[in-house]
Amino acid sequence: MKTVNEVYNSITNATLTGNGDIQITGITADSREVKKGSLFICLVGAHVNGHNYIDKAVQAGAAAVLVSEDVKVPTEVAVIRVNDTRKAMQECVPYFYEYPANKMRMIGVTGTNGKTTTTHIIGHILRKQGYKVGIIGTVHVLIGDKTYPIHNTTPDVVDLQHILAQMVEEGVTHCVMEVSSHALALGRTAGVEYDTAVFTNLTQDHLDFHHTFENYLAAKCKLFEQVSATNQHKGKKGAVINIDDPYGKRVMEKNSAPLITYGTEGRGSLEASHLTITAKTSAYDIVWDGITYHNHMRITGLFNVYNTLAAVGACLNEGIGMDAIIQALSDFTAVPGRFELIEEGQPFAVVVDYAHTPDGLENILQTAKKIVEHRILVVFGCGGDRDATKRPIMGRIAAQYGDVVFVTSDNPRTEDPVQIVKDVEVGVKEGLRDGVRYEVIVDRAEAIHKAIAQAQAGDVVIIAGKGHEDYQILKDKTIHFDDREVARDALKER
Ligand SMILES: CC(=O)N[C@H]1[C@@H](OP(=O)(O)OP(=O)(O)OC[C@H]2O[C@@H](n3ccc(=O)[nH]c3=O)[C@H](O)[C@@H]2O)O[C@H](CO)[C@@H](O)[C@@H]1O[C@H](C)C(=O)N[C@@H](C)C(=O)N[C@H](CCC(=O)O)C(=O)O
Ligand SMILES: Nc1ncnc2c1ncn2[C@@H]1O[C@H](COP(=O)(O)OP(=O)(O)OP(=O)(O)O)[C@@H](O)[C@H]1O
Ligand SMILES: N[C@H](CCC[C@H](N)C(=O)O)C(=O)O
Ligand SMILES: [Mg+2]
Repeated sequence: MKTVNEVYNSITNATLTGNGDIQITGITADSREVKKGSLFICLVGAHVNGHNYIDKAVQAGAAAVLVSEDVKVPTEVAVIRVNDTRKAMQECVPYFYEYPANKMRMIGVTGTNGKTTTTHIIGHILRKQGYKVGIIGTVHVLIGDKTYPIHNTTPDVVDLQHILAQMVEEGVTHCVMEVSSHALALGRTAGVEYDTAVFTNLTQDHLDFHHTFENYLAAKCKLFEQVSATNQHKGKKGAVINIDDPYGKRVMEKNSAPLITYGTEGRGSLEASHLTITAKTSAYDIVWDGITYHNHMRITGLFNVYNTLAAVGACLNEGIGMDAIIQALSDFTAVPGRFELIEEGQPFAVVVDYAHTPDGLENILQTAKKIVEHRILVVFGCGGDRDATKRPIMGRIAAQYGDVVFVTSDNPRTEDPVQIVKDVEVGVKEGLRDGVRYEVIVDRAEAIHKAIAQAQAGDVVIIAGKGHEDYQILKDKTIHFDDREVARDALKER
């Protein structure tokens, strides 16, 4: 615990009114989470202004508030006033939690696709070395063996620092986290200095938020500017960059930390060669320090070859020997909702996958093409309140690779689902090959049922976009929805 005075002193250009000796028991930027003794930070958000919830926070027991506007509070509540509460939060929250990121090895993974998969592979390898590992990312927060739900891929400063502090308390030695471009642009990782920074790839997504591709790239580069900085609390630093990605070089320009590059096209200090990819496995050779190692894995897809290379690079930077890394990789199985096979004894493959970007969808369909004996049936949609320009592109890709395409809904959020599928359909029509059929079925469960009902022996049914998600976000409510459950039900009905 810290006093109001201590927290106030950690912020530059602030003024304090009220009693600075009060103890602060916790910090939150959400009035609904205020407890007795909390410091409530008022953030001006994209939807509402946190200052409007100050009365609720005071009623719930807030001891102090951090504000940038005039507010009325009882005299016993201390008020820290600043120009920018977000900036002040970035200073005082890591201070309040005593900079937990400085007490663990911090491994950050950024890139459009592959962050979740790569962090899970790195976590698996580290655990096999006996380390206590923490993971933060899209699927959940994992501390040792316990999992906790999460709302963002990279949580905002308060939640992130709180999670990191809990990790330190529970003896975590290595924290592996996804670092989204939103997080880098919004300063959510303030107070975190990474030891190992990984770049997976950069393709189109999130242009609704970044507006231009250059801005998107610049956000990703921040992780590498940051890993290149020095901090007396930190040990060996390093960057791991995909050199086959067209943007790998641009990211490298921003990096001055020791570098490992990886690739499959005859490039990279970690280079995979002699690739074999089957329906359920992948394998390749890799040369390190003049020795050739053979890597055989129980996950498929060229994109997973890249994810494992990224993980190998990160673990080498963490000081783990190549023999131990290869050994650990051999029994890594899967990440929930990433190329997850649904098996009910049917004579065709059903795959639930989280591909929700043009590149992700193309990769998964290319993988399906390699393993399919008959036709590819693809069920997918695009999220509402997200980059709308990716909709026709994904439609075109589905029609280029699929033999039967079902365009459906994927978290329409505040948008009209009918309009979203129409946007996707424009691209489907453009990409349609001879003999390819497509249907627009707004109801996702119906689309999945129909695809599975029509599947024949040797087909591959790809259900893309939601992966591990167990919900569908509609305009006025969020309902339980799990592609895997629906697919199982549909298989049982056949
Ligand atoms: C655009 C964006 O990033 N929004 C984030 C932002 O929400 P916001 O600005 O809308 O907040 P708001 O609802 O206006 O509220 C403003 C303030 O009032 C407070 N409030 C609000 C209501 C109330 O009753 N009491 C109260 O105190 C809120 O806690 C907040 O502090 O702050 C919230 C709390 O930290 C985030 O959860 C939320 O992420 C939303 C859910 C989101 O969808 N973000 C996506 C775009 C995102 O960040 N994605 C990335 C990348 C994913 C990937 O590709 O991997 C991610 O890292 O997740
Ligand atoms: N290295 C990769 N390159 C391209 N596509 C990939 C790669 N790895 C995974 N994918 C595809 O992208 C989907 C999402 O993968 P993953 O969840 O690992 O990415 P992510 O970067 O964490 O995504 P998010 O931005 O939602 O957090 C997978 O289901 C797969 O279809
Ligand atoms: N992290 C991604 C996840 C998208 C998943 C997809 N199911 C959707 O809702 O669009 C995002 O927030 O854009
Ligand atoms: Mg992720």
